[in-house]
Amino acid sequence: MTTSLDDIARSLQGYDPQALKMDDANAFIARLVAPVQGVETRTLRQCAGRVLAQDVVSPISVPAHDNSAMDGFAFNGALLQPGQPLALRNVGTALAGKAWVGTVAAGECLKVMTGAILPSGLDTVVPQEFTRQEGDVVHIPADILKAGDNRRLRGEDLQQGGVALSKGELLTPAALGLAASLGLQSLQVVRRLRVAYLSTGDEVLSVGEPLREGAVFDSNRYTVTSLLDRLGCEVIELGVVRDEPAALEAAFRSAAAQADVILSSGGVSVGEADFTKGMMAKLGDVAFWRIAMRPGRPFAVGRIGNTVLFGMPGNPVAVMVTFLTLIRPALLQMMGARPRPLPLLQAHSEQPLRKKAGRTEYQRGIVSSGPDGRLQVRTTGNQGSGVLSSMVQANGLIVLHHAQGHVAAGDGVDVMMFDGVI
Ligand SMILES: Nc1nc2c(c(=O)[nH]1)N[C@H]1C(S)=C(S)[C@@H](COP(=O)(O)OP(=O)(O)OC[C@H]3O[C@@H](n4cnc5c(N)ncnc54)[C@H](O)[C@@H]3O)O[C@H]1N2
Ligand code: MOO
Repeated sequence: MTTSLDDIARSLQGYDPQALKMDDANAFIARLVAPVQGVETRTLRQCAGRVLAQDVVSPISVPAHDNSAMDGFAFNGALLQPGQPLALRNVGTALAGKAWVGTVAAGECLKVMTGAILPSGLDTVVPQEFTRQEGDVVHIPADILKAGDNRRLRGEDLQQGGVALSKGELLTPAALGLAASLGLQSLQVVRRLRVAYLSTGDEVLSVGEPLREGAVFDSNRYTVTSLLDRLGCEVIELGVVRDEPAALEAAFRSAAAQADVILSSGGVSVGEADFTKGMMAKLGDVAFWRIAMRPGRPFAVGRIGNTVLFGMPGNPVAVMVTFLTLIRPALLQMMGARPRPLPLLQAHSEQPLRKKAGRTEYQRGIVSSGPDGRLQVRTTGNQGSGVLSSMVQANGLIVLHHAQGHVAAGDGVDVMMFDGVI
C-alpha cells in the first residue's frame, strides 16, 4: 500500500505547499519514496558505485597471520631493555608468502621481508636500515624500538566471522578492495535505479540543432544525466518535450512505464505556456510546491502510477541545487543506500552576504585555505539561477539557513561541498 500525498501532508506538522521549509520538503520526500526491490549478483569489477544488498561476513581474517610491516629482523621484544643495544644472531630469512621452517632461540633473530609470517615468539621487527650487520650478527642500537613494533596482527583489518561490509554500503573503490582482500569474486547488489529524464519547453533546443532567436540549448539534460551517472543510476533519456499536451502526455506515460523515477525540468512555475504542471496533475498524484529556498523555489513532487516524479524548475542552477539538496537523498534512499549527506564545512566568509531570513539560500562558493590556514569562502559573483558558470567555478554551496540573516565579512558560514559529486 502506497501512502497518498495527502496522507503524507497530514502527517507533517506545519506543511504548507506554498511556503515549504527545506527540512519539511526533505521529510515529505523521505516518506514518499521507498527502496526498490531486486537483488543481483555482480562481479567485483561491475560493482563500483552499486549498493550492497546484504552484509558481507568475513570468511577469513585479514591479515591471516601476524606478519612483518617492514623489511628487517624479527626478534622477541622481551629482549629489549632501556639503554641497552642488542646483538642477535641471524638464523635465516623469511619471505612473504611462505612460512619459515625452523626455530629461533634466545639471542637469535630472523631476517624478514614485509608481509612475511612472524614465527611464534617473534613479535618485534627492527627495520633493516636501523641495524648494522657483522657476519651473521645483527646490531640493534638502544632505545629505538619497543616490543611489538612493526608487527601487523592477525585480523587487525578484518576478523573472521565479523561484518566486513554492511548492507546499504555504497561500493566505493575502498569497499571493493576490501571485498577482494577477503577473496570474494562477486557481491549481491541492489538492482540499478531506473531514472527517466526529460527537459520541457518550446524554447529548449537539443545540442546540434541550429540556434534561433530566444532559444536556449538543453544544458539541463547534461547536468542531470551526468549527476545520475555519478550516482550509478540507469538513465533513460527522453529528450526535449515541447509545451504541447499530447507530446507531454506521451513522454510522461512512457517515462512512468519504464522508470522508478521521473525527473523533468521546466514548466513548474506559473507561466502561461507551462502545460507541464497540468499534465502532471492529470496523470498522477502530484503536489506543486513553492519551497522556501533560493534558487529552486517552484518544484513538483508526486507519483505517476508507481513511479516517483520530481519536477524541477527550468533554471539551470535551480536544477542542480534541487538535485543536490532534495533529489539526491531521495535517490540514495530508493537505491537502498545509507544516507550519504554531502559534507558541510565551516568557512569564514570573505565578504558580506545579503540574505533574506525565512528561506534557505544556496550561494555558489569557492572554498580555499586562507593565509592563517583557516578555511575561507567567497562567492562566484552573479548568483542568478541561470548562471551555470557559477556552478563550474564553485566547489561548494554556501548554505544560508532558513532563520539566518545577513552575514558580515569574517563570519563563519556552512558550505556544502560537492567536489567529486558533480
Ligand atoms: N511570476 C513568477 N515567475 C516565476 C516564478 C514565480 O514564482 N512567479 N519563479 C521563478 C523561478 S524561481 C524559476 S526557477 C522559474 C521556473 O520556471 P519553470 O519551471 O516554469 O521553468 P521555465 O520557465 O520552463 O524555465 C525557466 C528558465 O530556464 C530555462 N530552461 C528551461 N529548460 C532548460 C533546459 N533544459 N536547459 C537550459 N535552460 C533551460 C528557460 O529557458 C528559462 O529561462 O520561474 C521563475 N518565474
Ligand atoms: O528556482 Mo528559481 O531558480 O529560484 O530562480
